[in-house]
Amino acid sequence: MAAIQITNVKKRYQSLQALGGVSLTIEEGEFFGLLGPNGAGKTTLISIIAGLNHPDSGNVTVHGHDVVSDYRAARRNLGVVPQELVFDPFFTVRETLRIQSGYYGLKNNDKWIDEVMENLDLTGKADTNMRALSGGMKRRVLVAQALVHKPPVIVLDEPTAGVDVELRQTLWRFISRLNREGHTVVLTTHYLEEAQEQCNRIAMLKLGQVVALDSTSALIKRIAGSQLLVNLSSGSLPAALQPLVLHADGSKFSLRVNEYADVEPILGALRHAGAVIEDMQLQQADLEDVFLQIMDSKVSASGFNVFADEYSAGGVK
Ligand SMILES: Nc1ncnc2c1ncn2[C@@H]1O[C@H](COP(=O)(O)OP(=O)(O)OP(=O)(O)O)[C@@H](O)[C@H]1O
Repeated sequence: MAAIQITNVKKRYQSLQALGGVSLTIEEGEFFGLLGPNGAGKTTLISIIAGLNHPDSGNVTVHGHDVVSDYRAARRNLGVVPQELVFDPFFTVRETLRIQSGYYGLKNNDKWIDEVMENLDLTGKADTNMRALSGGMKRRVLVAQALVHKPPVIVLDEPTAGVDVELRQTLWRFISRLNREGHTVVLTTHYLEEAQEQCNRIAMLKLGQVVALDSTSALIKRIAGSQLLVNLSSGSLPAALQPLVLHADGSKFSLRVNEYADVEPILGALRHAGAVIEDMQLQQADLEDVFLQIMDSKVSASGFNVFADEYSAGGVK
């Protein structure tokens, strides 16, 4: 059974189509990234998954439970870490987590609450009032709150926005452990390095549509390739290499290479043409390159039509 099944979800705010028919299947045990620029529809989709916002059409299930008609069961399977920090300032951290446990009918949950606090470095603040916590500490409590009922599916909406390195490391250590133990994790973030490191599969949203969906490694390989940067001290680039040029600036050229084996023939062609290399560097593509290429409509119009078509019929490969 899928952890989250999203089927043709549409959502409009007045004249704005925030989601234009999104379909995605997130399997149990995945660490899934949902990426997109500001306004792409990520938070709208997450709030629909969480049952906090209703789609105009289409539906979402969490572990087979419809998030609208079977809300309570869907919610029991789900822990959502929202973007916004909202708290009752009068309770301590431990009280906040006990109250949250109560929403799920969990009475004797202290053992797990202690373990969650320990793993998020919150133990020292257990008896501190929420209002006395720093922003970063409050965010830790938000994460802890989402985990009190040990949900099989954990959704994190920009959990590391504006937080320090220590919390990021603490958070990813704990979330990765939960993922290894079988929990499904869905993450939205603007930190592409973080997504590249954590997620095994990624969907990219643009203007409410899924424009790319693949494993992280396949996305990086399939779209951006790598670049060989060469700076020539004399001679010029032979015509045979022109089709590989991604960028040219005087004697500096950035050439597309798909694998290491492509480098040797390029060097051979340069040598053969009498060009002398002053400086050379092989630059691996990363998720940021892929993201920028996909979000750049010029590229998607000219180069990735097939890619876009593949997903328009339902979004899932
Ligand atoms: N309650 C609302 N009323 C009207 N428009 C809204 C509402 N919520 C979101 N929108 C609009 O819907 C679009 C999608 O917003 P959403 O917050 O889902 O995007 P996002 O991908 O999460 O962006 P960000 O990365 O900035 O968090 C945006 O254009 C936003 O302005």
